[in-house]
Amino acid sequence: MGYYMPVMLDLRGQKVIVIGGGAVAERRVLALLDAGAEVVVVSPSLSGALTALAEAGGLSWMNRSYAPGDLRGAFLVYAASSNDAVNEEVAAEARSLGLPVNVASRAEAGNFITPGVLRRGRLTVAVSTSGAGPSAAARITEQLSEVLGEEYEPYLDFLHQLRTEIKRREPSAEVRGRLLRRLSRLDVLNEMRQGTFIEWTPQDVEAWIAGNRGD
Ligand SMILES: C[C@@]1(CC(=O)O)C2=NC(=C\c3[nH]c(c(CCC(=O)O)c3CC(=O)O)Cc3[nH]c(c(CC(=O)O)c3CCC(=O)O)/C=C3\N/C(=C\2)[C@@H](CCC(=O)O)[C@]3(C)CC(=O)O)/[C@H]1CCC(=O)O
Ligand SMILES: NC(=O)c1ccc[n+]([C@@H]2O[C@H](COP(=O)([O-])OP(=O)(O)OC[C@H]3O[C@@H](n4cnc5c(N)ncnc54)[C@H](O)[C@@H]3O)[C@@H](O)[C@H]2O)c1
Repeated sequence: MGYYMPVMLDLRGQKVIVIGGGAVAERRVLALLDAGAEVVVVSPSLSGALTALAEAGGLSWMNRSYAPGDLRGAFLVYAASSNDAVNEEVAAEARSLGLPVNVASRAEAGNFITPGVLRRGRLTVAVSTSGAGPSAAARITEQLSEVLGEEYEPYLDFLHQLRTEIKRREPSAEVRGRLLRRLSRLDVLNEMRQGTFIEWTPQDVEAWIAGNRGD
């Protein structure tokens, strides 16, 4: 039954159209803006948070009901109105244009669904029950947030910094591979969790690379 394909989309500068301006649309829009999307909301009303964003110029608001043709130029579409028939019409237009569409009122009418999301800096964990139990997805996400603590954010920044340095310095794919494998075995995550981690200086990085290049 797990037929959905998880992907991580780069939405920076991409136009995303959200139909509806209520509680569900608000969750989608906040996440889309975090991802750098250019958001257009089509809805005769907006939630408080969406109104504030529209007033501040954070999104474009078309203050009316959905009309065929609204999806032109979109990269991604969310049908999140409280009118099920309208959501189905939006899904049909998106499909006719070959656009991916999410339908809040009936998952099967769309071709992608929205997971529960946990973020720790560069770490993103997405949880889906394939639509079987959205509340369960929310609960599992919450449980994971207890296991995956705040230390993952600096840990991934550390890994990113070292990995970038290794790729910049090491011309040999074999040596790079060895260094990157050794990097993942360092005890840094534990040190960060316990608050005993001491920031590596550029000299520490250089010394670690020099000391771990060989077999
Ligand atoms: C995870 C989360 C992400 C998010 O939305 O941000 C999410 N739903 C959340 C909460 C939630 N949803 C619902 C309730 C009310 C209680 C209940 O009914 O259980 C609550 C609880 C609440 O609101 O607190 C009702 C509901 N949800 C859907 C339908 C229609 C259907 O089943 O087809 C109905 C019935 C509507 C009706 O009949 O009126 C459908 C979907 N909900 C999904 C995601 C997608 C599948 C995810 C998966 O794979 O499991 C999918 C398919 C839609 C999509 O892709 O947009 C988010 C947790 C946010 C968090 O972490 O706090
Ligand atoms: N995916 C989820 O997590 C989830 C959770 C709860 C409910 N739902 C479903 O999503 C739908 C929306 O939920 P909500 O809580 O955001 O509802 P809501 O009542 O808070 O908001 C609905 C929004 O749709 C707008 N709207 C109504 N008719 C429209 C039209 N013709 N064109 C454009 N916009 C229109 C309204 O103006 C309003 O802004 C529900 O009807 C339900 O089917 C999904």
